[in-house]
Amino acid sequence: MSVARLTTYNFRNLSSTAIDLHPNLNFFVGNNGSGKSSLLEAIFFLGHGKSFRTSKVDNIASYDTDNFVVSIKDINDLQLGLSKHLKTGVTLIKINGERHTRLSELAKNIAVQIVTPESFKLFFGGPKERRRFVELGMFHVKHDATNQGREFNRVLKQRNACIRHHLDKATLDYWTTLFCQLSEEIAEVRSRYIIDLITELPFWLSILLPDIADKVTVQYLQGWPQKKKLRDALLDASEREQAFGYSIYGAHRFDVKFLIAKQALESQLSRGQQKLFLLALTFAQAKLIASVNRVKPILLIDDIGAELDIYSRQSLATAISHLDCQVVITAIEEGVLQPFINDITVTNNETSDKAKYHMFHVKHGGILPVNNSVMID
Ligand SMILES: Nc1ncnc2c1ncn2[C@@H]1O[C@H](COP(=O)(O)OP(=O)(O)OP(=O)(O)O)[C@@H](O)[C@H]1O
Repeated sequence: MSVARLTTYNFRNLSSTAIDLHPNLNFFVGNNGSGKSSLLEAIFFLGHGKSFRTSKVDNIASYDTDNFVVSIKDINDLQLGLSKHLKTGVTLIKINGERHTRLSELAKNIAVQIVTPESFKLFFGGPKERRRFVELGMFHVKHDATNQGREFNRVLKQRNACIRHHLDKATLDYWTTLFCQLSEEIAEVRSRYIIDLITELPFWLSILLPDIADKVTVQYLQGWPQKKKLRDALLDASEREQAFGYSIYGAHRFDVKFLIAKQALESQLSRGQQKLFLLALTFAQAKLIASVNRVKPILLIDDIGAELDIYSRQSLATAISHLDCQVVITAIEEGVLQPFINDITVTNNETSDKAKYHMFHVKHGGILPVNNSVMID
């Protein structure tokens, strides 16, 4: 899927808009507070059923309104829509006009990844974001693992309840057997996915961070001590589990660690370099998602100029030109985008008669196309 038209209604400060996006590259330029991130948030909301910057959905509807709508149409006229009514709490999901109840149905049709100026701090700051990142990729690449993941979450909940309520040993044993079996199956699929990701990564690092590309190692931590069977690890930890009241080992506790010369990456790289590393990883994942051919990924990059000097932006422009994705970029100033625009002009000669990108100005929530794009009220 690549978004041909995006429509929003009552979304943050955005005026009700319908904008036509370019299948590859789109730039949104505007001052602080103009609505650029809100626009990315709208696209992200459709892909994930939630915001990347708040867990409070009420904050998203424009002030003094009680519902909002985001919908998109792709180049094949596939239509996806999501609306939320704040008073009733009802979320309406529509695919080609038909009502659906599961957000995952929507997510099957659209793969949205985002990098914001805060992303790298969250990503390298703790396992939660890293887990989210890998799970998003697996959802789109290893489709069979989705049901397994759902079943795992159900079993994990049951096992945690057994621990918390000190249920009898036979009941805990029953859930532990299922829990171990599913954990091991998921860890296996996940490790294969992470190997694919690591295999893809050097190409992007060679463009974005050539000086460190060959010094990076990646460790996959499965969620329990590597050399132990999960059941044995849980047995050894049973007292601690009773004290904590939840499963302290299992597939849900996995992590991925990035090292440079055997040291944690975040202790070795500058902020700009960490951002480039996360972009390389995001591009590697986008490439994997695109390769399974179900959906073409959509990549959102908020405030592309933040932390990046002109050389880094030039490398980023080169990397983007190798992607088979729809990319939506925001910036505070048009000058920041020059390397990206130059790069397209050089690499896309064969389509010289067509628009190579769409550029929009964002002002007080209004979105105006600058060139080769159409705005419809
Ligand atoms: N629910 C809402 N209804 C109306 N306006 C809102 C709502 N929530 C936030 N805003 C306002 O929307 C404006 C746009 O915010 P947004 O984060 O999209 O700006 P931005 O262009 O990304 O800015 P920056 O460059 O500073 O990141 C802000 O002025 C904000 O106060």
